Amino acid sequence: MSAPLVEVRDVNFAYDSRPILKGINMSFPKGKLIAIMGLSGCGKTTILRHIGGVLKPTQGYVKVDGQVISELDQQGLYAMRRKMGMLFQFGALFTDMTVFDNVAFQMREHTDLPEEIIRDLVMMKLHAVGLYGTQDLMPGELSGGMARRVALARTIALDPMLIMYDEPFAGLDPISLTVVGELIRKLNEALGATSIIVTHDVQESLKIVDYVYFVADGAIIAEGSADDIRASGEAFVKQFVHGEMDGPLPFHYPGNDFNTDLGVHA
Ligand SMILES: Nc1ncnc2c1ncn2[C@@H]1O[C@H](COP(=O)(O)OP(=O)(O)OP(=O)(O)O)[C@@H](O)[C@H]1O
Repeated sequence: MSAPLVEVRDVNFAYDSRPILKGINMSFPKGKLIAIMGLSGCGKTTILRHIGGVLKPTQGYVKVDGQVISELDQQGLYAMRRKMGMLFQFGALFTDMTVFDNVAFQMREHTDLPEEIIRDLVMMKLHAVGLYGTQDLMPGELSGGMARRVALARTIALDPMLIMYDEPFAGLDPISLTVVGELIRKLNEALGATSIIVTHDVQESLKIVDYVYFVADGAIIAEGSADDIRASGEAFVKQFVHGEMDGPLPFHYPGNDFNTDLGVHA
């Protein structure tokens, strides 16, 4: 088997003295679509930031395409980031630019390609997300789902080998959600890329991913295929996947006892 495109080995990370990641091990094989799931604040985005080289582990390492990210110099990191596409929460478009210019932005910033080639490439990317014909519209004229697809087209503008999505489903209606999910899968295949999705949208991502890492409080508590996760007996995962109120995740914020505060004595 060939080496994975991304390897996260024994990564620990702390903000000041507060541990955020606690011995994370993950492997992202080439061509696969993998989700990192977990509740808000469990450390998902922090893992992506390590892969993108924005944060350095306190212990352990992250390798992308055979190179230890934290050992790259500025130029090496820049070259590496050009091979990564990142769609961050809500993937805001530049509101004062047309759809065309939004998608062309990266190509103009990072390449010396002539304008007629950029034009063809932008049209190909828009076609890939099903939005050929929208190039002259302004972002304000798009629905939320369409805007997210333009953001996808922009993310793949430079044909990245690795695509990272942070909450790509946030704020979408159920139909757009499915469209965006299918598109993430299709683009990964069409580009021969490797994709990582950070999400707490379990149902949508289980439909499209090859593998899932389940993170709670900075550590992996479950991993496996979508079917493994659906069938997991782990109480935390069950509660998360089936959206149950009762389970190891408390519904109540850990504060004073409600009855005591009300002066009610059982
Ligand atoms: N710059 C920072 N300084 C200190 N603590 C931070 C900083 N950024 C994030 N944290 C803390 O690190 C923890 C993990 O954050 P992270 O953003 O990785 O979580 P997440 O799982 O991606 O959550 P969400 O789904 O809400 O984005 C959180 O408790 C957060 O408060």
